[in-house]
This record gives sequence, structure tokens and C-alpha cells, in this order.
Amino acid sequence: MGLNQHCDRDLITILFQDVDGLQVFKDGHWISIDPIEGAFVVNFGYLLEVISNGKLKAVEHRVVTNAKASRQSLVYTIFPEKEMIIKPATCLINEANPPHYRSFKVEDFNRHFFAVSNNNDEMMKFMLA
Ligand SMILES: O=C(O)CCC(=O)C(=O)O
Ligand SMILES: [Fe+2]
Repeated sequence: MGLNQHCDRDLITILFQDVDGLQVFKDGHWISIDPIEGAFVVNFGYLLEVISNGKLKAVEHRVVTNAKASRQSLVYTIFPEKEMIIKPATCLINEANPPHYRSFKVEDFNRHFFAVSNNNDEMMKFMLA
């Protein structure tokens, strides 16, 4: 099964794949992330991008189908509670490093994510200060 390009809605995604298909978008190109035996792929989601004030970026990724072999992936996602407030970590903010992202409640972020069907430009507009 394929998956359209998106960034994850969470803090961190840990995934295991048995067959290639996962691709990330970097510098204008799709790059294949081939499975490595015994290894997990760790993806940063939008919420970690905000907390790290942009030091960690949510990467756009997709899954392309493969006509030769069936593929299975196991995805573990780390989400904060919906009542939590997400904002750039205070320890990362000072005069030289102003906040690039605003503060918001997880449930409002989730509502927006589904309202815009996870459109990356719309999500950035929602999160940026
Ligand atoms: O199956 C995969 O490798 C990726 C799945 C994924 O991107 C997701 O669940 O958000
Ligand atoms: Fe994903």
C-alpha cells in the first residue's frame, strides 16, 4: 500500500519496514530509505519541529508501491495529550534566537491538521509565529 506525501502529526515516529518503498523529500528530490536489517527509521513530526524551534525538521515522506514484493511496515508514534500546549522550548529561546513558532494546544493543532487534510503549507502557516 502506498501513502501520499506528508509530514507526521506527532512528536516522533519510529518505524520498521521489511521492503523498500519509503522515500523522503530532501533538496528537491525524493530519496529512497531502504530497509536496513535490524534497524528502525526515526522520523521527526511537526510537533518536535515546533518544540526544537526548527532545529529538527519534520521531513516530508511518502510510500511508493512495489510490483515485485509485498511490503509491511510497523509504525510506532509518540503523541502528546490533546490538552497539552506545544511551543518552542524556553531553553532554546533568547535574544539571538527568537521563537519561530507560536504556542498552540494539541487539540487545536489536530483539528487544523484534519481540516486542511495535512496540507504542508497550511500546517506551516498554523505553526509559524
Ligand atoms: O509505511 C511506512 O513506511 C510509513 C508510514 C507513515 O509514513 C505513517 O504512518 O505516517
Ligand atoms: Fe508518515
